Amino acid sequence: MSFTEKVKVGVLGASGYTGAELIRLLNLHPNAEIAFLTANRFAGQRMADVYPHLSHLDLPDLIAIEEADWKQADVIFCGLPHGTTQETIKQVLSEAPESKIVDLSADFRLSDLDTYAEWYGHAHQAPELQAEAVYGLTEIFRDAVAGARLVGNPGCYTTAAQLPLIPLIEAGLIEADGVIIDAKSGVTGAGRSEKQANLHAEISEGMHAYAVGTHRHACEIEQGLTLANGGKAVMTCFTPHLVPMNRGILATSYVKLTGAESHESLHACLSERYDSEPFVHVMSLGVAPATREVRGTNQCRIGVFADRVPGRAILVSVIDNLVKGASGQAIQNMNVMLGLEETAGLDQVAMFP
Ligand SMILES: NC(=O)C1=CN([C@@H]2O[C@H](COP(=O)(O)OP(=O)(O)OC[C@H]3O[C@@H](n4cnc5c(N)ncnc54)[C@H](OP(=O)(O)O)[C@@H]3O)[C@@H](O)[C@H]2O)C=CC1
Ligand SMILES: CC(=O)N[C@@H](CCC(=O)OP(=O)(O)O)C(=O)O
Repeated sequence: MSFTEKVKVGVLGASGYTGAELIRLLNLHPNAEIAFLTANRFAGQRMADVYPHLSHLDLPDLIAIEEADWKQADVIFCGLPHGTTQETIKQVLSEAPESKIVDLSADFRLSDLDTYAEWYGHAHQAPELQAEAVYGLTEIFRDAVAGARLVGNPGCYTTAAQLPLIPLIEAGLIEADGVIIDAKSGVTGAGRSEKQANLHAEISEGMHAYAVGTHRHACEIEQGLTLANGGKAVMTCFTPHLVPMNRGILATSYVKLTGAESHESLHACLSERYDSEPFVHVMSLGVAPATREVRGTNQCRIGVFADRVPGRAILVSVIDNLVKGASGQAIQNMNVMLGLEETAGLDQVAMFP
């Protein structure tokens, strides 16, 4: 595909956090132009009234999904709640089969339909499209993303957890089964709609675990780790926590080394694997990354540590949930799908402090 003109982009769910983040990032994208923006409760309103920080941009007004003309866009990003996207994408692709779609929801992430039904509580509504969907963890599945029409963009916890673990399992340096992932998220991970559990009073000055032992990202992580393990099924322990910050994910993974390996071999493996990757940075051995270092950026930073318990090591990974965990990775995938510069629109440096 060659673009002498700009790529026209439609954003479904533009009034949500990931939608607004797509607009912020696309504003600096040299090849993209926004064609339409949809909303549900906010349909009919100006983006400037929904997000004042975007008020100086020349943006189309928010429309209801039913009003969108799919043919106006080359690429459609779907930032809708999971469970609402399968039917919509089916409709888009039946009316505009040439469209490229990046779905930020969980609707097209799980290749096994039974696993999807088990974790999401209903049968998949577009199984024929799931069969062609590519899982968009870009650094791992870049070649498949390049040829895809439909990409299921990974979840935020799953991006942070899988980027350090997949290369180590592929290389046979850690035991694939029984990895323990302890993850913390900022509150924007839960979206913008009002929920009592996300009130300032319920979040600030404390932290809590949720969905302990049952969070749906466990099966998405297991899908990736199983593939890395040559298809031999693995199970992981995963516990998410909500912490009083707006953006960021920090995942601490406790792993068991195989054979006579050491944490140094893990560090060497990850450093080599991600050496030429623009968005993954492996810290010097023993240096811990912090969420503030990736805030507003498409970066994932990974720290590798020895554990004082013999035969074990600890990995710490950080991302911004709204960027590498959602909208940034979605744009990275669009760039790969269209053969654009992979970093286009995505070379922000973190705001610090
Ligand atoms: N937030 C994050 O860090 C991450 C989110 N995701 C996933 O991305 C998707 C979007 O997340 P996020 O932006 O945070 O969510 P928000 O709740 O902030 O936004 C949801 C968007 O979808 C619209 N919407 C809601 N229900 C419907 C409906 N029935 N029909 C049409 N439009 C609807 C909303 O419109 P309106 O506001 O006008 O009602 C809003 O624009 C979700 O699937 C989420 O799980 C993935 C990775 C990270
Ligand atoms: C803090 C918070 O609530 N986070 C969300 C995950 C957001 C995300 O990345 O994942 P999905 O796209 O799979 O929803 C949750 O735990 O459900």
